[in-house]
Amino acid sequence: MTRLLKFEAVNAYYGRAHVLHDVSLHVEAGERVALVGRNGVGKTTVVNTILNLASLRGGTMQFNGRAQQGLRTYTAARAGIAVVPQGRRIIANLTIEENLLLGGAVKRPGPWNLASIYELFPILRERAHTPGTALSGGQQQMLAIGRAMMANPSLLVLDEPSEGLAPVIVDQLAVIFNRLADAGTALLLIEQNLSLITRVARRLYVMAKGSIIEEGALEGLDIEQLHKHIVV
Ligand SMILES: Nc1ncnc2c1ncn2[C@@H]1O[C@H](COP(=O)(O)OP(=O)(O)OP(=O)(O)O)[C@@H](O)[C@H]1O
Repeated sequence: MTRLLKFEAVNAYYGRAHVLHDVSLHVEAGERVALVGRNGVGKTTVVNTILNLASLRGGTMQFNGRAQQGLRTYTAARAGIAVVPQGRRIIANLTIEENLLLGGAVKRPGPWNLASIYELFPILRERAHTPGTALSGGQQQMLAIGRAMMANPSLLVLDEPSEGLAPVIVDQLAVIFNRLADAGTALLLIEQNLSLITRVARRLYVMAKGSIIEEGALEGLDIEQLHKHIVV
């Protein structure tokens, strides 16, 4: 198996604030991995370390077997990591289609393009020429996912995609994530929604206070125990 992402004893900081402590984790090609933990434990900082928004000062980060000192969003996408950020960050003065085309700017080869994204999310085709921010929260999340997929990533990192969404929309996200993974994209799903985690992930990491405190297969996991690590 190809190891897409590997953190080994990563320590990451914002200025002098030491947030990640010896974090080791990995995602293989095609894997469905969840990263869970309460608010403020450092989950987003894992994403920020990948994108060089938090500084890596100890340990190593590798992508596709190559050491990385932190990638910018564009270079990360070129290397095959696309991020759906927390809060979606739809660009307000661009239309839905323009937001999607922005995601495709890296032009990696693969099955995802405007036509296949519109097939996955018909609502985006219907509203293609309206501003991205005219969409509902769930539709904006779909746009953020579509925009990330336009880069044909080998790894899709999703930062709390269910946040603020109705359960019926979360159900739809579970179906979509499984479809993307079935088509070969590895997922790193940062989440607190147990129902989404259990429907999508096969393996998970639990974080507390900037460290990984548990790792294992989802199958056979004590869900009650997991719940304790997630509830605020
Ligand atoms: N830009 C920043 N500068 C300084 N400290 C930060 C910054 N961003 C986050 N932190 C701190 O780093 C810690 C981890 O935050 P992080 O956002 O990674 O947590 P999280 O697990 O993703 O939580 P949430 O679910 O609330 O987003 C928190 O204590 C937070 O206050």
